[in-house]
Amino acid sequence: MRLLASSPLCLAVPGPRLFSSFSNEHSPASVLSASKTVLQSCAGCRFGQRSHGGGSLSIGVSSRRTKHYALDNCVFASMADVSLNPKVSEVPKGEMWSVHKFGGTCMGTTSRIQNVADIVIQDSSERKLIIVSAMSKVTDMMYNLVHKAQSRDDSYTLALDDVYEKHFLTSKELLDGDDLARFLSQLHNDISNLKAMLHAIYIAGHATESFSDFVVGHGEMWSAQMLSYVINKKGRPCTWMDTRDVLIVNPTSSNQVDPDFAESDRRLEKWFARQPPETIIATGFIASTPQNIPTTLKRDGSDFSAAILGALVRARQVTIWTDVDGVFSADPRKVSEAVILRTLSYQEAWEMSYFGANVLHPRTIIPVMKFNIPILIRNIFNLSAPGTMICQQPQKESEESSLETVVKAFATIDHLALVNVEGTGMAGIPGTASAIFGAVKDVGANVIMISQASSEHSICFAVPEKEVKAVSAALQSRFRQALDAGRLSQVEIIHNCSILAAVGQKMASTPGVSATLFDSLAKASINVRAIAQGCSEYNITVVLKQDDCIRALRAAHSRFYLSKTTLAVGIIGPGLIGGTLLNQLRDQAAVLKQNFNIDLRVMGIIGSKTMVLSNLGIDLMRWREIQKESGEKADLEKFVRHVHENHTFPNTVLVDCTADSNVATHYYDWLCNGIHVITPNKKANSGPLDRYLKLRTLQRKSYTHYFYEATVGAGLPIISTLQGLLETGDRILQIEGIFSGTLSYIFNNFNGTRAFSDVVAEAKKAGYTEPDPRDDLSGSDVARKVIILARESGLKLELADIPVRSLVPEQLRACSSAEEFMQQLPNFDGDMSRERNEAESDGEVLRYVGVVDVINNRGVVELKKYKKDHPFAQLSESDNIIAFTTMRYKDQPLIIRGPGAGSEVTAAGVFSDILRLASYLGAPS
Ligand SMILES: NC(=O)C1=CN([C@@H]2O[C@H](COP(=O)(O)OP(=O)(O)OC[C@H]3O[C@@H](n4cnc5c(N)ncnc54)[C@H](O)[C@@H]3O)[C@@H](O)[C@H]2O)C=CC1
Ligand SMILES: N[C@@H](CC=O)C(=O)O
Ligand code: NA
Repeated sequence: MRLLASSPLCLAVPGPRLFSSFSNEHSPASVLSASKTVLQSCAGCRFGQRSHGGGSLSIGVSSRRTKHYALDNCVFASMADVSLNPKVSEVPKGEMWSVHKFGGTCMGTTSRIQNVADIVIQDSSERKLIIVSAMSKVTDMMYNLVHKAQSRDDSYTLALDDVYEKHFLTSKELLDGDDLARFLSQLHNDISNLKAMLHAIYIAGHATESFSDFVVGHGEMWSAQMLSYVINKKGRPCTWMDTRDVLIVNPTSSNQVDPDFAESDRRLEKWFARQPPETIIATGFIASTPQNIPTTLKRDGSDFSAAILGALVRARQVTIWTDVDGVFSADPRKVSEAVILRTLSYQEAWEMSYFGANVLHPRTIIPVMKFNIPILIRNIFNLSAPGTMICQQPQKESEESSLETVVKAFATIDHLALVNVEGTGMAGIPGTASAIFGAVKDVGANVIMISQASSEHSICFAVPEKEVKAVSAALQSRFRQALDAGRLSQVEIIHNCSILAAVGQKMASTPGVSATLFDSLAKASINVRAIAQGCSEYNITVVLKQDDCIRALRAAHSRFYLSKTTLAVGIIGPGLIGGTLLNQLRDQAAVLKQNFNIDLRVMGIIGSKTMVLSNLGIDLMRWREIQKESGEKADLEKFVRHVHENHTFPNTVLVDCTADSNVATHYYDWLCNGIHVITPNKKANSGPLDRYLKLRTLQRKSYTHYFYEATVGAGLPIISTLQGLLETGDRILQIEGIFSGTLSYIFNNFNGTRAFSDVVAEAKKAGYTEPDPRDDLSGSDVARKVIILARESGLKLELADIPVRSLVPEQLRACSSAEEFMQQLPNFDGDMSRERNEAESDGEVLRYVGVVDVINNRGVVELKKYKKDHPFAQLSESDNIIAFTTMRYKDQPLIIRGPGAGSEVTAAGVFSDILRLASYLGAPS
């Protein structure tokens, strides 16, 4: 043992551990000299700080009253006893205390420190205990010093200069006069002590944890002192507390510490014997062991300091100041619509932090929870935000029971693997679970969730992906015999999994929560691999594919919060119908959002040449201008990828408003990928039968929807009526009607007063015709509708099976464009006039009709003559009329009549399919 003459207060024993990693090249003499330097430097640093910051310092104590601060085997005499009045006074406790904790960001600059001082002063509580972290980045800088020194990187001296510079400059800006002089003298002293200590570490090539903790803790000491001076300068008496004198903790095995409340309480009482003023600035993060060895509270240490001190003084409230508005309902980087939670119960906060949400560390909650002290999380940069209160389940909320208050938040953990141990030999055999988890424990893996069905044939659990290899090997080896004998069938590893957890204390007592959660996942086409829910029911944990995780998070979040149903919409073909639909969406969006909780966002519009994409939703007031100004080259694959993946919505719908068969060929893949499809385009349902059947089979077995109401009768409810009849058990006998708005208009208006071609031109102008009117006149549009209804009714017909009477003159069938056809059509007006006149002379009218004859398994499209009093003769404009003859509607057919073409009614038919989808996805009906 060496007694250091330079300081009567410091006793030091250089121990073997400190220098144990010295290499042979160091002579014993250099070791000794290094240890001496460390010890001398320590003599000043610890006690010097105290004398400057804490006030009285008695020197020359008797050995009986000298305590020891030991840094491993290096023992330092403590100032604790000598500086305190031996008379122990009662610590005032209770409601009068308000505790605030300011993190490093809050203490980041001079203006922020001033701001912190103002917040402290504005708090009108009788007593204030303020816990501060080191200035931002300082803790890292301090760790870096130790790291450099022990790696024998001599740039630690430059790094130490940076530390000095940062505090020197900050204090110069904040303080003046005696305060500045005192602080700088202290700083100078500390830095030279640190320099000596780091030098010793450099020589030793090793720093023990205590040394490291001791070095690092200086950041908090300086920030606490500076803030204390600033508050004093503003006229509020204030002192600072070195929490190593008060907070006593026992390190545990898992890089954590357990507070010793009884001893801390005793030390706090001693500390209060100083009769400090009402405002105390305490160092966060640092503490001592019962042997007075400096230590830290490890991760999130300052929050923990605040919680322990808050509990020790039984504070009214602990406010944690940070740089976010509070605790979000989900990670806002993943869910842009995440909301700030006003309240969380202790247990909910606990669960959230376990799942990696940026809340408090669970251990931070324990001390305050014991005394029912609320923790308020507030944003120092946004004082208008009320923050999140973590407290016992608030009274007000327990009265409400909406799903939003029941499920508070969602969290995720990525990079997991699921281990499934399966076999008939597990059931009813006690000890299987113990053997499995014993093997897992032996390799030190962390089990994140466990699930076992009551049949006991399998146990599955999630572990971090990086640990699964070892787990798998351990299980294979542990159960080799059982696997060989077939008692266990497999140890299966499912890689790339994530956990999604729904957190909420009241889930336990509210029916329907898990149903809603799983429904939202099913509707977003998310496959759930495993489920766990403890009987405390603070969280429901779902394991799913990592690729699905963000979508799952969004689907669940949007189901429980605010916009109940959010839908990303991609519009393909912004022509007449697509364009009208976009305008209708524009006009109705706000109402849907406000009154129906449906948030429709058009994330992309693609035409045949250009497309526009948006991450937040295209401004529908200006979609045409945007398309013109910033449209990029159309690329359907890129478009689909963007609309489906590049945004924050869980559900995607593509609305095909083209008449293109090629676009229709993609529906199957889109549906397979969980993209809903809505269309007025008849090409898919009237295309090749095998493709149609494949599509419908897929539609029926998935939760992804395919709606096509506007393919027949435009906005008239034809498809849904037919489906309703079939689903309720009716049998269709025949569907007969006028299915073409164009041909209806033409024959309603072709009354001898104008030429046939003029009436066709009028129908085109009115927006009734297909992009190419020959599709109407040829009867192929009607034939497609007949096929669609026939297939819906169960007939397996191809388009070619339908005999069609075409009204396109033979000579014009080969015209290269619709325009050329329209130009030439007047040349053939005579033919149609003759036919019309013949009917007229018989007292009849011409009507273009389609028939689905279910009984005879056929369809027909023909131009027929009807008596003038026949219902088909009574139509006007673009009216469709469709008569369903069924077993239930046998004598009197069910008739639907109304406009069967035109932009507004057709777009509205498509729009109502979108709303039907929203309601299937959970929007209120
Ligand atoms: N007009 C009506 O009353 C009714 C129309 N429909 C159907 O609505 C659909 C649209 O009809 P309209 O709007 O009248 O036609 P339109 O010709 O005005 O619009 C179609 C749009 O799709 C675009 N387009 C074509 N191929 C494309 C591709 N591969 N990718 C992206 N864009 C493409 C075109 O450039 C055009 O802008 C058709 O399938 C039609 O049968 C259904 C019921 C009634
Ligand atoms: N061109 C069609 C439009 C609706 O499908 C028609 O005229 O009916
Ligand atoms: Na319809």
